[in-house]
Amino acid sequence: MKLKPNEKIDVKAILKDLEYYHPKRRGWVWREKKDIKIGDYSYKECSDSLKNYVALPAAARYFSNIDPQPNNIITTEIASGRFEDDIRRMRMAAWHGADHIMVIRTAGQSHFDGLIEGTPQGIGGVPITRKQVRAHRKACDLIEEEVGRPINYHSYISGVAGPEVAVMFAEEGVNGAHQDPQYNVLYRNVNMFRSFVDAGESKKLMAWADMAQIDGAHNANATAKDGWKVMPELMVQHALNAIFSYKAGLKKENICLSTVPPSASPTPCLKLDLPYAVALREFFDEYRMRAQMNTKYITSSSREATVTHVMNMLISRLTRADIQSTITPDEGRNVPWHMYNIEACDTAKQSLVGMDDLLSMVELKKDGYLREKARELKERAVLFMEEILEVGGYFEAVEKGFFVDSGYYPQRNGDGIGRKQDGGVGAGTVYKRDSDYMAPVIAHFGNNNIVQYGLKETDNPSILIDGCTLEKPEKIIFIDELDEEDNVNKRMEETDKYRNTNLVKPEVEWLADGIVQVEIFLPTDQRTAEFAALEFAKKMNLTDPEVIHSEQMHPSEGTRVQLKGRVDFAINTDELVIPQKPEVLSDDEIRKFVEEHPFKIVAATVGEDEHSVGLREVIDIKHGGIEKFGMEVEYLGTSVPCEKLVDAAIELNADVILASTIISHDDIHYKNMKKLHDLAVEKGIRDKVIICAGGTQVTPEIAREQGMDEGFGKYDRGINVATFFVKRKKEMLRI
Ligand SMILES: Cc1ncc(COP(=O)(O)O)c(/C=N\CC[C@H](N)C(=O)O)c1O
Repeated sequence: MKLKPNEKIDVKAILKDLEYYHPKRRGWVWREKKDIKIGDYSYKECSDSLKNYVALPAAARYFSNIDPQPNNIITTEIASGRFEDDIRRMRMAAWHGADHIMVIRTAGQSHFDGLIEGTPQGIGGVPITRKQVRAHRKACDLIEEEVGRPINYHSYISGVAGPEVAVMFAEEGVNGAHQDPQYNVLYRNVNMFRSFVDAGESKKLMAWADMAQIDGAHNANATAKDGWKVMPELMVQHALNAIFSYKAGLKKENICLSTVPPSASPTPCLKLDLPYAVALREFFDEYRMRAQMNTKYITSSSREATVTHVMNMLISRLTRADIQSTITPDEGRNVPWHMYNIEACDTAKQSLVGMDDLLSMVELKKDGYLREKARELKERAVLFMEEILEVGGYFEAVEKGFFVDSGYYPQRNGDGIGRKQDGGVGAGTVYKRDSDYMAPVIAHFGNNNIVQYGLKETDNPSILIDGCTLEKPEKIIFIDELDEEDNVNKRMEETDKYRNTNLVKPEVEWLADGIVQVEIFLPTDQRTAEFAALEFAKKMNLTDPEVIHSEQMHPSEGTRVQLKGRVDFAINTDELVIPQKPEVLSDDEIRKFVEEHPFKIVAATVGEDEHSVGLREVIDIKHGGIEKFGMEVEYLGTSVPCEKLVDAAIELNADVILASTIISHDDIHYKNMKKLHDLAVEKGIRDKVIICAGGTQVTPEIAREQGMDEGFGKYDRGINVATFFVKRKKEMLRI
């Protein structure tokens, strides 16, 4: 199976024969940093370009559609709850530069004490199951082939069933995972001994599968009262998980510290975040940095979130970010929507590429506030670690509430997250292995008494059973579905008529969910505006309208409201009348032709017509008008008689007559066009000059019937007009 850009991915085909699917490869793939030149531009911190991509809007419009890829891995988080619909979002994100697909788990999966099987629908995330992982990894195989770059598929190995999930991920070729026992303890109240024993097993399997690991320190940012006050403890949390992971077998270049710039404007956030970023990278220079954008200080304003995230990436560029993890700008108001995943990827790509090689121009001061602050943070972190040792170690410290205290260590407010050593989910469930315990598996943490079966300590225990499931995937027991109703097949039956057919409905996260977003400015106060906006939505026939964002423009003068609502009808695309899209030449093509074949154009608004705005927009360089391509325009003004315009063309030996005619009473606009044509014929210049007319009521077909070479309507811009001039000139010159 191969993806074609102009064909939708066939989810049904991906779900077919999953029981026989096995991963093509295992392990995490980093981007390779290269000096590259694309078009006129050189880059120092980029990586290989994609085979297929969607470039930034400006690239497509002004820079020959170049799409340089930063050397940072770019993550997009997906979490719609319907993994089958996430597949399309994964493909879109990959085309926009994401090569790390992070699948958020369904709410509470951390407390499941075993694997979930089948394909139930999730809440706020996807129930991570073997079948779902296989479908996604199989889809990633196709997508990475289509974009021409490996895709790292990722989810979480945390919670009570961590080791089981780790085995399944290793078997299924998952490329990356969050794994941090501190996360279990602090945020999911899983017993601390259980968590660390499980983590040893989980990390051992991740190392065998060459997975990259992300720790859970970012959660302290999000959970703390003031994100920036936990910076000292964050470095301690990173240290504990990093060294534990290394000792459990993970290589340092796959141990990623999950670091978030902890504050946001209107605090002087770079003065808080940059020293921390510097201190962290100095402490942990052997490890990878996974820079996550700030999620704590995000609101329903997607604009504000985007600016915060661009500042986060300034920090990435001023320090180091092996993985740039994106947070969708709508995370502050709903479970991410397709378009915002893509916005987040584009924001990361646009910012990182735009700040390419920044440190060749600016450098971080070697003294002063930055260095003093960085040192202070490191000292606080060391003191924190020393106090942990003083009180008897990590477990004692957790029990004493050391972590996520709202004080700025060593200051303490006593409101940290305290957990009982003998408490939490899974308490008392750690058992010492019997002396004759043995597991015939290739990757296993702790005592595994294989010598009792005549093997040496260095032998692979799985030879006793001719290979375990990690080596022999055919030994894996694949469970298709457990629930007759809550599964992907049932869901796809319900939406079948919208899948790969000519029926389309709006959607934000699930196929045919019908959700649309409306933006309204209302000249009234915020609360009134919100209720008025809902009324507008109802009158627009939106079902279940809901305000998702509102912003005061002024307490009484105006409010901006964004709301969502549902449409319950579909459009049959076969019934659409879609005119042929006018092809436009690139700016460079037009400029190059004009350099070799100069254009002299006389232009005016003809008849008794004073409208000039449209024609000025088509002419002026400011609006991307034809002057920007080097065409020389003699503008005669408004209410110009047709005779005068034609005479000027003769006098100036013009190549083009360009008339604007807005007034259309009694078809005067067409009459003027015919007059221009007839005059040009009469004066013997018709076959030497291009004559075009434009106006809000002009249709190209009728304009041509009046003898024009072409007519332009209200949506035509300078690029359209210039493209036509060049094409027509080529025909006249027979080139
Ligand atoms: C170490 C660890 N394990 C599991 C989970 C989540 O797993 P459950 O929700 O099933 O507990 C998390 C959560 N944070 C990740 C989201 C964040 N936006 C991120 O990109 O890092 C975690 O940090």
